[in-house]
Amino acid sequence: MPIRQLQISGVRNLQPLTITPHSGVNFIYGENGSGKTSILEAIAVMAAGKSFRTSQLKHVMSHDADRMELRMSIEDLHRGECELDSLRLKGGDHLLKQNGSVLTSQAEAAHWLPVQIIEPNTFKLLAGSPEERRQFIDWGVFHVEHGFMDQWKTFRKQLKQRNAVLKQKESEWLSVWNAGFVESALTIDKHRRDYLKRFKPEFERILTALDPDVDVTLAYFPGWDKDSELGDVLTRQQERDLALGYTQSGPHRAELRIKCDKQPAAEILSRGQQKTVVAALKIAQGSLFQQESDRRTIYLVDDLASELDEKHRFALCKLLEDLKCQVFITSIDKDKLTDVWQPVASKVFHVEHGRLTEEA
Ligand SMILES: Nc1ncnc2c1ncn2[C@@H]1O[C@H](COP(=O)(O)OP(=O)(O)OP(=O)(O)O)[C@@H](O)[C@H]1O
Repeated sequence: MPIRQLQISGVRNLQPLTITPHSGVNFIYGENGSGKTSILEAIAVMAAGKSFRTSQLKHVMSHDADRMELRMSIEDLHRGECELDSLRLKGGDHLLKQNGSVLTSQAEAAHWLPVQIIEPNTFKLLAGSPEERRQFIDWGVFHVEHGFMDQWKTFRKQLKQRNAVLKQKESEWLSVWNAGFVESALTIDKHRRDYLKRFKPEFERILTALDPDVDVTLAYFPGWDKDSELGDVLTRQQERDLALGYTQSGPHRAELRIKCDKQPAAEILSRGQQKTVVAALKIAQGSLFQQESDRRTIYLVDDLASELDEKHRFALCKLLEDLKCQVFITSIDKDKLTDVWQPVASKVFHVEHGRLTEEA
């Protein structure tokens, strides 16, 4: 599933560039501020329609550009070949195309680009909000269950309508809305449960390979009292929901609880250990995706040397190698990039003041 060709223009400090990345590992090195992360960011924007560094895409567009253009040629053994084009104008207009035809949904581009990101913000997954961990589970479900996005949209619509009824205090209509809400909530819940059942053993395997001394458990909380039926919970909480004007329970409140000795892992583990757990989550997710879809994940790995020590970097790179997937990995120091890899099929790129060159 590699990116065969990548064209970027109008992104941060980067000079317009066209590269033909390796289908294996792509090492990108350069000084602080040279533009390494911006290359990963451009790929992430194409895959997810958002950046991992800022919530506002206008910050990704070069100060002196009036447009940001991203183009990728993708080759997928199962899906065939595809050209994705994304054009964003300074005013905010966005045009996304696949093989020249306009796409109305970012999800379609995302299906072509199963991208996993490991960068400093990713390492906050453990300590961050439950929403981040919900999104983590949903990435796994989305990339395997193609109907999931529509089911998720249906659920969001049901939730919005139920909340509108709650805000209007129209309690006589609630039982009508509850039926649809429960039905779509249980569909989402089932997908997540099934996914985590398959995910857990893979996560344990990867975590052991990264660091056998770190022991954590994953527990799924569906977003309501797990010993009760959701319909009963809604009835029980109706008065409070009406007072608050929103629905307190449901899949929008689900949580992946990551624990160590029955305590939240973020409270117990060292920062380095937390990073190891997050890396294991990310690698296990990509690995499971590959097993279940027979497609390849694309890994964007930023500045690993400043996040993990050599032993853990070595273990992580070995796992990525075993996945035989396409990797874009950055570092300030060329030696720190390559020293933890076995001889591997790769290309090396150097970035200097936003200009990218491929090394022979
Ligand atoms: N919108 C923008 N337009 C132009 N330049 C920008 C914009 N936003 C950021 N920059 C500059 O672009 C560069 C972006 O650097 P980037 O974060 O990609 O570098 P890096 O090589 O990953 O650095 P580090 O090693 O410090 O993480 C910085 O020099 C920054 O000042």
